[in-house]
Amino acid sequence: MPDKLQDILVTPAEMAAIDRDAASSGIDSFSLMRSAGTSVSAAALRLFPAALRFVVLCGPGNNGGDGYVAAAALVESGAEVAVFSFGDPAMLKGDAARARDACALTPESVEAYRPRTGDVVIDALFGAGLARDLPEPLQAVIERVNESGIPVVAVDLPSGLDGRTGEVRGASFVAAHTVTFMAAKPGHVLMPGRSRCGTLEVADIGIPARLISARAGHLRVNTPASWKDHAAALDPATHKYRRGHLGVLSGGQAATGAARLSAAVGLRAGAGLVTLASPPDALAVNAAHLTAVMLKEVRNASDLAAWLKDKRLNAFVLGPGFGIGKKARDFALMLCDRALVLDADGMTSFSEGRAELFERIAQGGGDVVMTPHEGEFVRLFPEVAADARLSKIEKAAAAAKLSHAVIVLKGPDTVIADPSGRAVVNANAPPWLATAGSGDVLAGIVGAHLAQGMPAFEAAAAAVWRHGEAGTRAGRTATAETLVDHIPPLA
Ligand SMILES: NC(=O)C1=CN([C@@H]2O[C@H](COP(=O)(O)OP(=O)(O)OC[C@H]3O[C@@H](n4cnc5c(N)ncnc54)[C@H](OP(=O)(O)O)[C@@H]3O)[C@@H](O)[C@H]2O)[C@@H](O)CC1
Ligand SMILES: Nc1ncnc2c1ncn2[C@@H]1O[C@H](COP(=O)(O)OP(=O)(O)O)[C@@H](O)[C@H]1O
Ligand SMILES: [K+]
Repeated sequence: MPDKLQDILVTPAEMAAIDRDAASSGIDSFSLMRSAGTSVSAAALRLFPAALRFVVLCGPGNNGGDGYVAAAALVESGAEVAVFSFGDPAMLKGDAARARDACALTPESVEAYRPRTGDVVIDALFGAGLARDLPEPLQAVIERVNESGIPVVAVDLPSGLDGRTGEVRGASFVAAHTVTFMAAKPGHVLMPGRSRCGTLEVADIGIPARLISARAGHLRVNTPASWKDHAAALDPATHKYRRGHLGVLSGGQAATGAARLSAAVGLRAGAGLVTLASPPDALAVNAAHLTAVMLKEVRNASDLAAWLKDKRLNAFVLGPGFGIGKKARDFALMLCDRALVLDADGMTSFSEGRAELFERIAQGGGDVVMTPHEGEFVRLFPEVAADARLSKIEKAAAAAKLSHAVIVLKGPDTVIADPSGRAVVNANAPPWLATAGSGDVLAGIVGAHLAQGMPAFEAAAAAVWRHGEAGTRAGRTATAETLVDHIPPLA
């Protein structure tokens, strides 16, 4: 696969346009289908050499066409093959009809298929063209196959998955392996789609990279390629202030742990200095637990204003354990023109009065990153959250536009989006990252990156990636504290 296509995500609509561009530039569309189908048969033979029978389920469109090509190639390799079709194969058109004609097997109706031990299913029912929920009889077939535990190799996408959103339209196969073409689609990386694709193979079927780049938007999988050019390479001659000074705002004495986690990881993730700003009642408990992190008493807005005169303080984390209310709102509004990570209580405090926050972010010209999980997202962006048509990527992008901030919409498939429409989907987070305090650790890493001068989008994307890596390194028994000890190097 050409390097520049490596992390790209292409929506089904963009892929259809690329397909049309390929045809109008003179590329033979049947040769693309032949490459697609033979890459599927090759994967099936490679992964399941001991299959007793390959069962190819073919749909009414070009995904089905790929299936007929794969079936013919499998017959040619000497394998036992059966074809079942959804819809009347006589109704196939264009390339799919040509593929059907080149396959010597006579299809039976898909509803007649009964899984047998030793079968391997090639799922070529629907791909990019899935337009609505699957009809019930087909849902029953899919559920039967899933329950049987028979391995499924999906063509383009497990049928029933929406390639734009990763949602299940009624039912979908749970594949062992998915072969898609030229570029991954959002549905391969967004949940629940990602958990239903098995291993993902992106096959090069010969569409020139320039046609794909010309149509693809600003959507990527989150890998170091998205941000490494902005990763502050540590200059050996640097001093601590050049690596930035991060301020973390602590809550009162009953809730100091969350901010201390953000502060501790801030140092580990590369900020030169970290200061925990503490209300008077929490000074003693914070002092008892800190070593390299510094402590500063900040009682109220006027203390904060005085502290902000130190321009070397260049990034802040506000929210973990801070408490919900007016104090959080006042502090956030004062910090909007500096680089700021607004997390947890910092966001929830704006369930009312968010317009002022968004306006201040727009005016501030600073780098503001908000890190909501699903619940916090609903509170801050209720109208976006309620729009069932939107994918998680589209929701994060709409929220970024509305708030003028970079949005990190967390979960197993965290999406990072900025107001200009750029977005990346993260895919390296192990499930055990869902542990108390994990979000506080993430906020601290973003803060450390902002302190080092990374732009907000890259700071957030790099933080989510490092957080995922830390989870993998810390292993299944990870806690927020052990995550702090496992942050990988940035560059
Ligand atoms: N991109 C490329 O360059 C290349 C792409 N290739 C392949 O083409 C695939 C895309 O093909 P595609 O556009 O024909 O769509 P596909 O998924 O076969 O389904 C369309 C059919 O399904 C029907 N239908 C839809 N939803 C339904 C439902 N719920 N229940 C019932 N029916 C439903 C729909 O009917 P309609 O909505 O029109 O009524 C229509 O008949 C792509 O995934 C890849 O495998 C390769 O060949 C190589 C090059
Ligand atoms: N199933 C999952 N797989 C991978 N990462 C997850 C999963 N669930 C949550 N996470 C990650 O764990 C972190 C939890 O953050 P958050 O919900 O704020 O928790 P807390 O408030 O306990 O710190 C986020 O970075 C989120 O993306
Ligand atoms: K499919």
